[in-house]
Amino acid sequence: MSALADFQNEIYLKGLGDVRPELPADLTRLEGLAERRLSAQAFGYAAGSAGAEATARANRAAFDRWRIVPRMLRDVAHRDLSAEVLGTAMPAPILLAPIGVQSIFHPDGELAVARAAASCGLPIVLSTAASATMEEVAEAGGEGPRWYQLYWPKDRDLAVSFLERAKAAGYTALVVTLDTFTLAWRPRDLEQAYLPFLRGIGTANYFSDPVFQKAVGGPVTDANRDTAVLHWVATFGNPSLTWDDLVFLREHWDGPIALKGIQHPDDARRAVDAGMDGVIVSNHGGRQVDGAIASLDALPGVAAAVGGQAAVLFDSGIRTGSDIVKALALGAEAVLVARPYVYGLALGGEAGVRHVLRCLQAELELTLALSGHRRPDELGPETLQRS
Ligand SMILES: Cc1cc2nc3c(=O)[nH]c(=O)nc-3n(C[C@H](O)[C@H](O)[C@H](O)COP(=O)(O)O)c2cc1C
Ligand SMILES: O=C(O)C(=O)c1ccccc1
Repeated sequence: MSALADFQNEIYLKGLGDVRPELPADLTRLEGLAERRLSAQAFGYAAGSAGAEATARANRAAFDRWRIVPRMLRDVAHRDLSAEVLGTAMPAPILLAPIGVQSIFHPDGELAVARAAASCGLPIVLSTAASATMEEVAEAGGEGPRWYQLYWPKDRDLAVSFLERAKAAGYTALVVTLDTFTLAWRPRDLEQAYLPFLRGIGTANYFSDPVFQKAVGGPVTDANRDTAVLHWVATFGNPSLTWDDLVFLREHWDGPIALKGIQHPDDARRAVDAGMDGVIVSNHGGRQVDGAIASLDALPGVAAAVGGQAAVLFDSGIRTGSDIVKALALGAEAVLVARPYVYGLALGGEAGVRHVLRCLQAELELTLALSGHRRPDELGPETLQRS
């Protein structure tokens, strides 16, 4: 019996003492439960996507079109799910996607998520738009692996300051999100007229930054909060960035860099040509371009274009361990789980996130083994069939 699938044994054994898990083992049920727990605004922010949410639905439909073809009698007694991605060792190829403003889902927000991830040994990718500072989150995560996600601001000095702080706080890899230099048309948030940042939530990394503070005339207090929020709006995103600007990042970050939001094979090639260490195939969970292709449908083409010259990671639509098997088979080295852990956070804080991570790891391992594989790198396109 392996350590990851131990969660399955643990659940059944606790059942002998009449103890059942507090959250569902079917993670697709979390969203419905979270809706009952959260305010309409917070739930809408998490669950909502761009436009008519066609791309969000397409992300899920794409998983359903692929089916695993199990193979038998292949000695899968000893399974090893461990991976090393961009220099970071992890017990399974699963990272926690960058998610902003987590304090709207639970008072412990990013700190609870960092603790839960660290207890499983899985890396967090901390958002620039976090509701706790990157230093606070690093302290909560302790020895747990951590990457930093940059929203590249207009102010270059602020970008450099973010990178220096991230390095100093022990974040080892940089994820640069390219698809969200401005927020898309998001009807659920618009209908609630809800944008947490305008209330100074999700701005902790900015408000605590010496470069940002200098720009607003000193530390952010009640007296200059409105000025600080307006400055955040002015500097948050930079729509004029081009591929040439990546040189600047290289100059200011000496660890691995992955570009998040890649969907076209030509963009993947450009990332490799620019010396990037990885790409994250992602459409931001359908939150940016409604009508865009499903992220899973973009994965094989991107993986082929990268041709092993950089790490290929995937997100947008991962809900179960079986989804992870499919993404790995179609060319991802690792996946980022996003909304499911947010719902776990909303429903149970640190323990809720831990529940989600343990379910995913156990289901991944069991699905892999029952399909006839011992390791993720044994998966390939031949593992799947179009349904
Ligand atoms: C509430 C919420 C906040 C997010 N914030 C960020 C962020 O700050 N930075 C980022 O790169 N991506 C952000 N994302 C996108 C996720 O990292 C990920 O790409 C996406 O959620 C994947 O889709 P899925 O949750 O449907 O699997 C956010 C997503 C959600 C749902
Ligand atoms: O909401 C998002 O999807 C997102 O990525 C975000 C987070 C913080 C600020 C702006 C966008």
